[in-house]
Amino acid sequence: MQPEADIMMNPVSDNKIPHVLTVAGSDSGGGAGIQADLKACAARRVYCSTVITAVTAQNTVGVQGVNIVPEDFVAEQLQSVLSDMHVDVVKTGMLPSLNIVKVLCQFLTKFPVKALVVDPVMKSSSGDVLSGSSVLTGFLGELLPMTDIVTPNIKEASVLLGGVPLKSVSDMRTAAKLIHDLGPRNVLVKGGDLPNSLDSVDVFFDGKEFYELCSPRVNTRNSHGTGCTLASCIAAELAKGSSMLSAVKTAKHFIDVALDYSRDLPIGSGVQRPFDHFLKLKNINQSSGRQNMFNPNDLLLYAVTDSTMNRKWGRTIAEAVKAAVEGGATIVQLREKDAETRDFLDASKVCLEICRSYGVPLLINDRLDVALACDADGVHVGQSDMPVRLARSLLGPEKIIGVSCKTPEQAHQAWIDGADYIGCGGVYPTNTKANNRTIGLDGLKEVSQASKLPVVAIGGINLSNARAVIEIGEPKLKGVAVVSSLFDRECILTETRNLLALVS
Ligand SMILES: Nc1ncnc2c1ncn2[C@@H]1O[C@H](COP(=O)(O)OP(=O)(O)OP(=O)(O)O)[C@@H](O)[C@H]1O
Ligand SMILES: Cc1ncc(CO)c(N)n1
Ligand SMILES: [Mg+2]
Repeated sequence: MQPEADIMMNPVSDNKIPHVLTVAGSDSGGGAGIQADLKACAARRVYCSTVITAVTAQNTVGVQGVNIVPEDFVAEQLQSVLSDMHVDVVKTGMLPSLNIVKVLCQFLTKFPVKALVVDPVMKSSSGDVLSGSSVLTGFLGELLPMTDIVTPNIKEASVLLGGVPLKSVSDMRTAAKLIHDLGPRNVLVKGGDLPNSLDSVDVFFDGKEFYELCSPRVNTRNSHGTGCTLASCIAAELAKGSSMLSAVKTAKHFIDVALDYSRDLPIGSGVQRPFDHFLKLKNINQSSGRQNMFNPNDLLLYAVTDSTMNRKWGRTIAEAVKAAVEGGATIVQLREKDAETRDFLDASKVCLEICRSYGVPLLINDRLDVALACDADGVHVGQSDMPVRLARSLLGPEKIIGVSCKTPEQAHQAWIDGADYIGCGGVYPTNTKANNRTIGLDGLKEVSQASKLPVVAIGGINLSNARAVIEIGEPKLKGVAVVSSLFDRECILTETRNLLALVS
């Protein structure tokens, strides 16, 4: 063990955090350049620092303006980052002047890194010029010989080779070999823009073997920034220690998934639209029913499903849920203790669609994995399930989390841990839950008085006693949760209506 004084004297080292430095241009539209690089690295969980070579005024229509950063100031940024931080991999994008290329090469000689990824950006996806032909000298003379992998698209490959057009995968192979002769250790010729191709094929050449990386072409306008993202992803994987081939494969797969997710993302009026690196943006738009803001009044009539009862009455879980929301249930919890995961997930997706169409939140009992997988509105956990604090960190701030509590202490803890509501009971004796202590109306009252969170009462509540529960008149008590009195009945819809009338 180290003596304490030694530990204090050693500065904290940052060389264990995988770190990519991107040297690239800014895209004001946020889809390509520095912005794509930051998102790609964050999505791959790698730290990313940035040296900005140019600022572009750019959107989904095209590039309206380019302002090149003077090379002295590019040098100043490089000095700031490389003299202080441990950079594993440098990735380059838009290098708009020969002097910037030269400055960069000087710094790379002075501060060697594990790998250099060069995306030889020349034009934007809209066809606007981002770096002129003078830069080519710098690429050929200095940068490419230092490069571990260069990732030209077909047009850039053509320019690097003096103008030979690339029209097929076979041309891409030839080009990869010829570009390899220019100095880089590996070459990836990207086929995203190859005309008349059903697949999106990239050709990788490591100096010995060719690999064709093939994926179905996604029919989308949301592909602006794929090139920058691909190179950043490769850099990120290399920073984590991947081999070159596996970094390239991972990056290609990352693009496939992101493009597939983002195919209709409505951003901008032009055709060069960005995509979503985090696969998150559509969920917010699609939750037409709710915006995931918990409303305590939703606890008024809380329907909790039960697979045994559904089986007994020959219903699917979706049929039961549909009847309950049609009858006026204000929130639904799927509590399927004995379902197979796959079946539960499929049922949850169907129920979610039903609930969303009625604007009713859907929670999943206990199974955070299922809640996350189907993007349910939240979870309900018991005292011996996933701790609320962990559930919150896994689900994020917007999902609803409820927790079962029997005592004021548990209610207090639920509040500290970040729950949204508590379920309190059993109020009356019940068969639904074995060995569950009944706390009675007195217990419910005591917990409701102490709770800082909204409370829903549960346990043996039905048409004959629901009124008594509501009438204890505690402001925090917002409603009743029921299982058997809805789902162990012939007509769920009628029972729900009747109960709603009673508690409203
Ligand atoms: N429509 C698509 N479907 C699937 N993959 C695609 C599609 N478009 C591009 N790709 C993939 O994205 C990566 C980047 O390829 P592309 O040839 O578009 O680069 P680029 O032209 O440099 O990118 P940018 O459009 O950002 O300038 C490649 O792996 C390519 O196969
Ligand atoms: C700043 C910048 N870098 C790279 C590209 C290539 O897509 C772009 N359009 N803009
Ligand atoms: Mg492209």
